[in-house]
Amino acid sequence: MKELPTGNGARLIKSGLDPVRVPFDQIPVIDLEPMFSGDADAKAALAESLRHACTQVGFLYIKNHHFPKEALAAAFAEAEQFFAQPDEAKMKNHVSKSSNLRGYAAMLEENTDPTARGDLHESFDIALDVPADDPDVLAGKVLYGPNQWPEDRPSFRKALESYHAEMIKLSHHLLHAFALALGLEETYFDAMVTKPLATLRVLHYPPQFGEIDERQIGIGAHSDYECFTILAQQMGIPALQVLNAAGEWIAADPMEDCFVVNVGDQMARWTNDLFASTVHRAINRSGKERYSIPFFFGPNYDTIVEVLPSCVDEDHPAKYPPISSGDYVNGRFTATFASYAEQQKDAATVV
Ligand SMILES: O=C(O)CCC(=O)C(=O)O
Ligand SMILES: [Fe+2]
Repeated sequence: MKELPTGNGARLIKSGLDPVRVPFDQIPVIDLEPMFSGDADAKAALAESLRHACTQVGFLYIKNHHFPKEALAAAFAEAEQFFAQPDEAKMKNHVSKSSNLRGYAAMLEENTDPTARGDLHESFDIALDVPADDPDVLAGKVLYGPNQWPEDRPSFRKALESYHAEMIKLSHHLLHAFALALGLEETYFDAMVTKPLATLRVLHYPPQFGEIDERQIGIGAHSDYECFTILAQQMGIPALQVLNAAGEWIAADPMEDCFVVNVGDQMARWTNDLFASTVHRAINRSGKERYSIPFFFGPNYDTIVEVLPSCVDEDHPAKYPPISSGDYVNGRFTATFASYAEQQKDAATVV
């Protein structure tokens, strides 16, 4: 306990940086407009509410994000058409044909929650398009590399590339807000995101009817690996659920003209867990096909993610050793795939 002298006498304050996380029952909505047109006071107010959302919930909606509506609509329309194709067409760009995790993954191929039995979704991943002869690719930094594309779908490529480019812009604005929320200079992270690990994923979840086995849902319980995720959902098709401190699932339903943003594990490490990387899952019981588009944003491969000095004090030493951004994310992917391979092996033995 510390004593804080105030005009009304001393106030007792618990020392330390760990916030008490009250079980939230709502996801806060943050207006991002000040990052585009606001003065210092407006930005400071936004930073304060963002800090509250990140420490207490780890999830938020952003409105007034300036993301072009056409880019959003085109990506959803193209995703829908891509997934409607026969399996053999989609398998032409299967992720196994990429050395950097780009391309298509089929239904049940992923198992986000290692205690579950495969996710009921299919996906297509792209990231920053780095040519095969780039020094970082040649150096074996596997998260850098070229995207793969269906040859006969130029409009799919165009829509996803443009969505990715627009998301990079939005991420820079959001990162400025995160820096302010951490009491840092707005531009603190800028030099670390010049060649960011930034994955765009389009997802298709078929509807689930009747009694549902909790071990096989749209996407099993997990936290995201990167710095933050910006998720687009379609109105009227709810599925996303977020775990609060009481262990209850809180709905994060689509909101008009908003993205859902959540803190990822990298940001939790950076902030010594001051910002919460919150567990979430998706179950599509809407009766309709669901498409969603998460964008996972993290710093350059070689950026050392090391607990920020402002998130450490005498009673709260850094919990995490420094690690490069790429090694961290790659390690998490490898572990997930190992768990999946293990499960396939078990399944094969059972049969
Ligand atoms: O589709 C969603 O609503 C969530 C997707 C998600 O959590 C993920 O891909 O990490
Ligand atoms: Fe996620």
